[in-house]
Amino acid sequence: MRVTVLDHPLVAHKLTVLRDRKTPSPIFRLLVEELVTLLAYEATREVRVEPVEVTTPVATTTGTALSTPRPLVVPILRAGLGMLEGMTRLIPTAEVGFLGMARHEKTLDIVTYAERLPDDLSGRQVYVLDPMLATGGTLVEAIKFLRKRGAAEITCLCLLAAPEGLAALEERLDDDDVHVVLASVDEKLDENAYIVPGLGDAGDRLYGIVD
Ligand SMILES: O=P(O)(O)OC[C@H]1O[C@H](OP(=O)(O)OP(=O)(O)O)[C@H](O)[C@@H]1O
Ligand SMILES: O=c1cc[nH]c(=O)[nH]1
Ligand SMILES: [Mg+2]
Repeated sequence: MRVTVLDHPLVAHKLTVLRDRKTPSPIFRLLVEELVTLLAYEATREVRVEPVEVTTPVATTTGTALSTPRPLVVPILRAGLGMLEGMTRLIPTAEVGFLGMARHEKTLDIVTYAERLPDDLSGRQVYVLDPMLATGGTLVEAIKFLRKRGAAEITCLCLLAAPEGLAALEERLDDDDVHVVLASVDEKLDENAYIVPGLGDAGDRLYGIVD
């Protein structure tokens, strides 16, 4: 597994406002989008491209185009949906599939309650969006799901991770070559498996509280 943590003052600034408990939902959503666009710039460094001929008003030259099939972007509902706009702003022609997953508050068991993805992901480059990597349970299940469908290269974009979650990914995915791109690795998990200092419940902060 490869881990990239963005080291940039603008990312640090936006993340600080995002963490603030007083930041209201509309600003929170905007900041998530902005942060994701910055993460996506780094996360897509190895996006597949091919040479194309382009004719400018002056001459013909060789340029670069995204290869087909396009990358597949998979937000993990709910909170990952808040990251979709920021990602597709950078790759407007990406395909988008959905995985709905929820972590049980007490047992931390993961339930996959929705899935809308191509049946065959053989050879596809996949970008998974989920703001929080806490115990890692959700991301492990999501990655295993995508691998079973044949996904080739998997890159995960998260805002925050706990060291415990990164260790769980490393252990439970063996030598799976996943790339995780993050804005911050926080200190730890608390007794309820929330990231400390974190930003609270990302889904609730984006969309309000749903029981
Ligand atoms: O690493 P883990 O311990 O699995 O926790 C992380 C998961 O928890 C949050 O989702 P949640 O289950 O709260 O669902 P929501 O997005 O609908 O709020 C978050 O968006 C991740 O998917
Ligand atoms: O801190 C956390 C942990 C899991 N899910 C969240 O939304 N926040
Ligand atoms: Mg939640």
